[in-house]
Amino acid sequence: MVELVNITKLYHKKPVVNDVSLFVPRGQTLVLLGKSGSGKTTLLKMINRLIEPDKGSILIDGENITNRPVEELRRNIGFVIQAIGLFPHWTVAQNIATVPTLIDWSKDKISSRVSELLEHMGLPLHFASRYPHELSGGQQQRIGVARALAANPSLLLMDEPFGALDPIIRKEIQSDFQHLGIFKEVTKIVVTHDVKEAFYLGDEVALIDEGRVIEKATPRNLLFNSISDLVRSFIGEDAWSLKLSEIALSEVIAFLPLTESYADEVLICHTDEKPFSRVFSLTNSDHQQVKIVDNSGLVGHASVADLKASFLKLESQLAVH
Ligand SMILES: Nc1ncnc2c1ncn2[C@@H]1O[C@H](COP(=O)(O)OP(=O)(O)OP(=O)(O)O)[C@@H](O)[C@H]1O
Repeated sequence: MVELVNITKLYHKKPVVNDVSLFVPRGQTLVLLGKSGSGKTTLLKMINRLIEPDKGSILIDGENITNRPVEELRRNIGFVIQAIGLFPHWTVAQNIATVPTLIDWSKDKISSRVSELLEHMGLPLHFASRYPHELSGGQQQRIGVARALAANPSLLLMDEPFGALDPIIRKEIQSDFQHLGIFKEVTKIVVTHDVKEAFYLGDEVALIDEGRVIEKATPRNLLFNSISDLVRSFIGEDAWSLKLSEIALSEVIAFLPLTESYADEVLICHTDEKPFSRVFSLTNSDHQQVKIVDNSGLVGHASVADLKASFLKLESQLAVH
């Protein structure tokens, strides 16, 4: 776990990070979201002491990081940046092995860790002997992540990690990041200015503005129940699609009048279906009615108009709690 307590950083006597306190439980992902210049990178770099704060303290697993030798601290923190920063004259294997080599792992242990990470990242084992320029941008970024994870750090810091990738590869890597077991145990702090990426990756999202934390909450609470106008304006036009992707049909059912089957056009929807977007897109189609099923069979039928109305009821209910 990571804890920042009243962290302030001044440049030219002005705070660029201003009295920030944050807590990230072990294995969770906190996303720092904010526009350019809001202080996200400065905040991130204070956690691995690339920048030293002027006030406050940072604890990792309960220990103040200033009590640890800086090189030792950094070896235990994976760091991934947008520019990737692979060493061009080193092979993929040598790149991944950077920290394990520094801390004197045996050749066998390093080689099996390299193979294991390539496999985890969905890359063929023969990539080990390739050089970075022989890989695509997405493959290079996967190697960058593998390198950051090589020595089993308890913390992974990522600064706009997927920002340079084209949208399809970016989605693929974001999805891996969400689902690959290798990320589960690691505490992750991710910087981005991309609202959708923040809500997709974060267990919690902290909106940073002018060096301060405006609000930190789960994506669901920020979307449906934010206390801040700034959060709402930052989410802006993405709010609707993000809300739809947070909700499962099973949650809407409480507000949904079920009917007998009456229409020809029936589409089957499962109650676990999430995001709700596919169901909701029906409101713009020729479908009049959906057939709703769960794991034990038929739940009932509902009109598409009622589906829309019940989603809106759920939305207003979530907003008041
Ligand atoms: N070494 C420095 N000296 C003076 N000012 C700095 C220094 N580093 C950063 N700043 C200023 O601190 C503020 C925060 O910068 P920071 O890089 O943390 O923002 P950011 O939110 O990560 O932005 P971006 O998304 O563009 O990377 C900016 O106004 C920047 O100009």
